[in-house]
Amino acid sequence: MVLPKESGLDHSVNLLKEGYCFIPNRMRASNTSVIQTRLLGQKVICIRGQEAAELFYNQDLFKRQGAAPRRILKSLFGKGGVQGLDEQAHKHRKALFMDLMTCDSLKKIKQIAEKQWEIAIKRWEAIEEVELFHELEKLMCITACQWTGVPIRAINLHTRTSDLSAMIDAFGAAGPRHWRGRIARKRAEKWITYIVEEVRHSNIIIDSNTPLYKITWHRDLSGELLDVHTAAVEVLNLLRPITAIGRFITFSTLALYEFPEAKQEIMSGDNRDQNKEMFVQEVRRYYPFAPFTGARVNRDFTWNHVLFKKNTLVLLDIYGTNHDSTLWENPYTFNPKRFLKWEGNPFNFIPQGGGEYDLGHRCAGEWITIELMKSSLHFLTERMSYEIPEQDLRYSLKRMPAIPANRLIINHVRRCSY
Ligand code: HEM
Repeated sequence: MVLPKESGLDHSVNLLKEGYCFIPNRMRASNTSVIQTRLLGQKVICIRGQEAAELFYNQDLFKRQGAAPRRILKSLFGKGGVQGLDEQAHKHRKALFMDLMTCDSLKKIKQIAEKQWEIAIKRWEAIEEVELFHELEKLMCITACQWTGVPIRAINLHTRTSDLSAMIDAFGAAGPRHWRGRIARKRAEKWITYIVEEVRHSNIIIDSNTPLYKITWHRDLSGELLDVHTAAVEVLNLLRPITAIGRFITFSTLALYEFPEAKQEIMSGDNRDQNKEMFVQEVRRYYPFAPFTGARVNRDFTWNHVLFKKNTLVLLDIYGTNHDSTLWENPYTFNPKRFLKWEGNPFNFIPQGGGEYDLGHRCAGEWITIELMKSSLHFLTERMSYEIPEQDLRYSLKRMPAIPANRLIINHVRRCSY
């Protein structure tokens, strides 16, 4: 196969303009699922699909060091975090995260979130209009702080949430949105660095079971404590993505509105838990969030007659794989029932990355995401009533990360008693 190569010096501007469709557009034009383009001044190969995901998560062929550009490290990820590690160093750090994901721990975060939902609904009852997206980010931020053990004062919740939100929102942005993300990261790192230091000096006493404690006292492979900055980056690697679940829950709310038959199905039948799970899976597949993920070629190899040269940046198209018609029937139709007889494997459904959790770079928080989305559905469908007034509910695939134009306004919120 001849690798289709996009001509021209650089296409970073097109990436910003086309967003989630940048890779799919080029693949459609050349009728293939491997293409070459140029981004941020370098050659980039983009791949899509199950086989592509299997290839991408082969750690002998790909590495993460040097894959994330500086602008992403300065806003979304931070420097020194688990995302950029390889081999033993990655395995060791990833174990720190995966050890936090026990059944008890998942139960705990779910309980915290449910309590916060109760409090939030009470508050929303007294408000004329609720901007749901920001409210959900706040709800998730306080949940994240309580679960991790990070102390936060009510008066600071708005600023802390805005900062975590700005880091997420900076992805795929240039100009002011990107700079807001950078400033937010600086402020958030300063906040968490201070907290880690205070824990180390015993000025803040926290339970040894909390993620904050475990990260603060984690030792790297040489037996040294993480430097405070890296520890702060890893604590933020929990706070930021848990806050990001608010975006998926906003899309769940939109789905409940856009697809009333699907809503009816989760509220009826004997197996409501399974129905909720299928709905959540379909929200994670159908709506746009993470567009792609990147790695560098570790050593020269050939795949499907295409030569991947050492150090080339490769992007795995997440959005495209979740809408790949060879994997999903009618991929642009919202259909939770597709998960009823779904034959899943670690490479064909990758909203939060693919492959293995412990050894690879698959998202450490996928179970938390699913659990918190499921319990949110319970509140949205059974524990509260609300209306969605006339507004612009469209979301643009050109904006990464996507979000409905009006951030989803709801009104006439009422609590439902059992
Ligand atoms: C809100 C929804 C979420 C989305 C869309 C998402 C998406 C992703 C993606 C695409 C990756 C990269 C996979 C790769 O490069 O191969 C990732 C990695 C990661 N995620 Fe998530 N994530 C979410 C929630 C969470 C949560 C709730 C947590 C923690 C509680 C979390 C923690 C992490 C960590 C630590 C990594 C790095 C894993 C590694 O490099 O080994 N994420 N996530």
